[in-house]
Amino acid sequence: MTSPLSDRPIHRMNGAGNEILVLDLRGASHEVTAAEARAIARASGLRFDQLMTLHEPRAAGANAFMRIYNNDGSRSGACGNGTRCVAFVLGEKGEGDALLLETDAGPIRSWRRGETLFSVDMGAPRLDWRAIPLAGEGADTARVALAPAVIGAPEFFSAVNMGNPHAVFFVEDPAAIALEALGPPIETHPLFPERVNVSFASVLAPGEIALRVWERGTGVTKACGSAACATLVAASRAGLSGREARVRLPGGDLDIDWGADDHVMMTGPVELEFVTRLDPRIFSEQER
Ligand SMILES: N[C@H](CCC[C@H](N)C(=O)O)C(=O)O
Repeated sequence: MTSPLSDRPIHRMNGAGNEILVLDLRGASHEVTAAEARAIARASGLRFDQLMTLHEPRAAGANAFMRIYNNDGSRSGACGNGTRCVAFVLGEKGEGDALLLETDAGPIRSWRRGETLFSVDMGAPRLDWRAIPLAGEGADTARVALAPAVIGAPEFFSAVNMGNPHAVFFVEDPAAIALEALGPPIETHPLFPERVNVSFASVLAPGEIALRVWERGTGVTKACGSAACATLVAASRAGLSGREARVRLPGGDLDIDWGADDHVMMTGPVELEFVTRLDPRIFSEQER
């Protein structure tokens, strides 16, 4: 049986180093399964941090409905770097410079700022413990104790939901953190019923933050847009920075602005690496 995904064009991109695939399925009425997402992730040259699939919009005026898959086939409500890549692809298709995109976590807007520079309104952070979500009833999300402790991890973190859950640890030097060792036990810690994206950050100056991220469902990535937003919010709540900062990630810089309207605006680059077509044979192999 041919899959509706066979021979579909797919854009391989990166957003500040975050490895993104964009697959436009508008008109195909097909929802990519977790197994299909993993098959694409394993296909030669198509490894991704996030796969963004585009579907028919639900509301009038919206350009597309977006689904977001992690490398392990799980889904996320938000992906800042991927959303900028989607804005680029839709712009190339003539949809304009200002777009309205729908996600499981609500609608978001994007704007082209330059040839390959885009802003995304990531919405208002949600800070109530139930919205993160956290299992620790009534916790003050600005300072949550990581209990039971994870050996080598700081004792406290700040929790922020940006459409997806984030735990932000402030450390002296993010470059010195063993992400591969600390990421998995924190991602799956019993405090996080939906798992969590794990950030290690250091405020270098009030407007400059260094950040490294272990992403839920993906692992170490060179950048994570929603984590950059969550980190700025956490730094600002802790009085470590103002409401604007340049967040420096291993793959590039993101400018984050937590506006007076409570929305977090993220601006950063995208890069188109290549466009290819999905080879139907990648779906016929058994899951290994
Ligand atoms: N890289 C993305 C976030 C992916 C989040 C995902 N790992 C999850 O929440 O499960 C970003 O730029 O915002």
